[in-house]
Amino acid sequence: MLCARVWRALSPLGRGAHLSAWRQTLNYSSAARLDLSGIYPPIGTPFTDKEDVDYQKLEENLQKYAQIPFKGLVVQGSNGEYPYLTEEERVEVVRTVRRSLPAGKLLMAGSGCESTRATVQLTEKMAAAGADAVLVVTPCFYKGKMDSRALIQHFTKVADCSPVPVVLYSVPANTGLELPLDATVELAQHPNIFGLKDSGGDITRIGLIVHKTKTQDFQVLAGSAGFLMAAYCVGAVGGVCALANILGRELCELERLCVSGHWEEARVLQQRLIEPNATVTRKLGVPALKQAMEWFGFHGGACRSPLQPLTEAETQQLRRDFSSNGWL
Ligand SMILES: O=C(O)C(=O)C[C@H](O)C(=O)O
Repeated sequence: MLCARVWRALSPLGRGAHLSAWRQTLNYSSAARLDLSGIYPPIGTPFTDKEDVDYQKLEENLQKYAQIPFKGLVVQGSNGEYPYLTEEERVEVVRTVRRSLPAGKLLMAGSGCESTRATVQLTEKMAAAGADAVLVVTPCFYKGKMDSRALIQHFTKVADCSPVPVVLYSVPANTGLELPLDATVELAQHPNIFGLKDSGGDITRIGLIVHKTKTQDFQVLAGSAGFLMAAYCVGAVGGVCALANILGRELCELERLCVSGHWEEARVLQQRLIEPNATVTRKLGVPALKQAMEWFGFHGGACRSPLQPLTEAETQQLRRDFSSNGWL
């Protein structure tokens, strides 16, 4: 693959020719474009009471998710607690999911690390473990230095080296850093970058990204359930939503309503999802998501330290936010 500087200097015609050659090299063609549209739960990682990954419980959750019309699963998204897993665990979880995932469902694996080199290496391992695509989060430890120049170079190198399509991941609530608009638009031109999962919730930004990348084969996914309908309205093609771990069927129904233009029914359903979604994401986070999974028949369980279980007051708030919207 070309370096970013040469890629930028190519004419649109030159980019087109290079793109086809590159996709053939990687064994996918524009005819067999990776269609990201649909709903994905960023699956949680169950742990034993000794905080080891509980593969048995993971497989039981996967059997239940197989009954829901998801487009696929995101493994090692924010709710997979990936910053607390070792590299071996991250890869082994992906391998386990691959073994149980029904044919035709897409496996998107989080392979983002702090350095470009580590991300390239983990991306290769994720692809070898069976990922169909990788989800690459913005590095953020030196966030003051993560400007467009650094991020374009990072993602370009990862995409150049990745044997599978790359999806960018912007999640400012966790990273303190939003992938800048200009960097996103530039990266959208890369032949191996297929989309963006945007968890920021700024709907004008999502609309603008869709607009500015409309001539590219670039797909935007809403990164949270609270703005899923709004994101569909401005051109997103689906969502990676923590809440899909709990209310997966309902989110797939919201997708169906949006895609088929049943906006009034979609609005009613969307409104009932906003409060529980906020509680299991920005208000109470992963411990709340896992607690609610237990109430809805999935294995959630405890988080890996230092994440703490909910307090009694938080558990009550969680229950209220689900029950007052008719879910419990
Ligand atoms: O990867 C994840 O996990 C998510 O992006 C979930 C997201 O933060 C949400 O709000 O649903």
